[in-house]
Amino acid sequence: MRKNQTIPMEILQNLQFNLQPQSFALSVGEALNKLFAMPLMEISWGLRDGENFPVYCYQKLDGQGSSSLFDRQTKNSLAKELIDDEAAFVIEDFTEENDEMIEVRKAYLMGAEQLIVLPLFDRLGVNGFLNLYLSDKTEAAYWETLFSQLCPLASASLTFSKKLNKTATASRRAWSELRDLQNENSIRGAKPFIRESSAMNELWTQVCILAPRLSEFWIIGTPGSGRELCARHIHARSGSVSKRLEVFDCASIPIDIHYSEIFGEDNSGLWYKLNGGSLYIKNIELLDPKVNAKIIEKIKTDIRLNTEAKNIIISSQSENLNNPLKKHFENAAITFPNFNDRRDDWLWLLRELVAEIANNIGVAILEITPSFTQYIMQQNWSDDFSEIREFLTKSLISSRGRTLKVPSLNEGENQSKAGRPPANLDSSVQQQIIKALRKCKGKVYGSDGAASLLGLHASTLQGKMRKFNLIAGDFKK
Ligand SMILES: Nc1ncnc2c1ncn2[C@@H]1O[C@H](COP(=O)(O)OP(=O)(O)OP(=O)(O)O)[C@@H](O)[C@H]1O
Repeated sequence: MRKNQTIPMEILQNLQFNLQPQSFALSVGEALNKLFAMPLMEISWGLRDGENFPVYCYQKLDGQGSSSLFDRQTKNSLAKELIDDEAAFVIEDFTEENDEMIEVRKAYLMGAEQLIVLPLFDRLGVNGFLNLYLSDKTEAAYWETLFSQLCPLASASLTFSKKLNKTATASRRAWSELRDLQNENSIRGAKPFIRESSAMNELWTQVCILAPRLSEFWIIGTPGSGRELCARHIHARSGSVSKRLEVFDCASIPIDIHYSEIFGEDNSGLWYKLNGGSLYIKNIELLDPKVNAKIIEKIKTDIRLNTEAKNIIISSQSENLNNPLKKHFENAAITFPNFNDRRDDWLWLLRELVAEIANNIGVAILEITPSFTQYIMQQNWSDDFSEIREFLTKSLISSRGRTLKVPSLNEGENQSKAGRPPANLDSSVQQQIIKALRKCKGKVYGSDGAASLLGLHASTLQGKMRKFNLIAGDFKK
């Protein structure tokens, strides 16, 4: 990229005087596309059919000009694809109401290396901002030059200069925040933590404060709420990111081998192999009491060898934990809000959950339609994740295609409550459960069990098995 190149006047004029938001962004994109001969992407958002529902318009400026509607997550993953393709940048126009932190998060989710916020202006002043999400191939210095060239040309109106100062500060803040967020990228196996809702944002703040300071953590939340992901982020932020995190799920490992697995006879257990890493003990309610006693002894000893576990993270479903470990961990109790208090996360979580469940049951899904997203957003789901997961599993099974649909719309309309798909789905669900049980030879629990294969919580699967009169033992052979 040419660092000191000046921007031709006609391009700056384009930037300055095209005022219709849609055509504005397009002409900016086209102009820059011509100038740098790079693939670009323009994304904007608005209302669909007058409904208050965010829809993104995606446009790849490849000379053809194509456009279609996607939800926010799809748009972000498309943007990411483009960046992975070594495209230089992605442009998004947005209104001044947008919060720069949301923009920074988007940049992060797209995998961009830098974010520059440019003001858009007309003769009256700023009418919006334009984000440049830059891949690491792009030279920031060049863009800073571009930025400084654009600004002096702006209207001298007071409104503009005030806004501009605000933007410059926002941009600086955004940069450093982005760098922080990108540290998350170095976490092996940890996906970005969705926290658009204020309840989850609070939880995240707690994680950021506690993780570097303590060694014992207690995560409280219902199955599927994100406890394991949270444990991975604690691990990453505790200064142990280059070390291992080992997950020990008490629900899938027989109680009689808990002690030997964790501590072993001659210090041969997991505990002594972590080299300063983290041990995450999931479903602590089911842990062998002998292990509790040994962990307490270890915590009290205070000195741990470099070869031993540095962080111990436990999780339980509720804070009413009848376990002696409780009092040693309650200083760092992190409680997940219930599903309904995370409504602002739903749009983002949906894609994660669909991808995870689709992967578990071996279904390929490429597109979640806006109508599906809208349907999900409008329902009253139960406070834990069981109902939404069950619904998504059924939807994935019944969609049988690349587009995820609400199962049988007509019957869906008669549904009295969300998550209660029509009865004709039962037989296909039953078939899937039978298949999974056969494949896992009747094993329900554990990473190689049928529940995990189906993307269901084990207790949900057991409920289904009772309903369909299926007995695990019948599938052993
Ligand atoms: N805040 C979040 N950000 C990103 N993904 C999330 C978040 N919360 C939950 N998920 C997604 O939900 C799914 C379940 O998360 P996770 O396995 O961490 O939950 P859990 O509470 O440990 O559940 P279980 O005990 O059933 O395994 C994963 O696909 C995870 O990515």
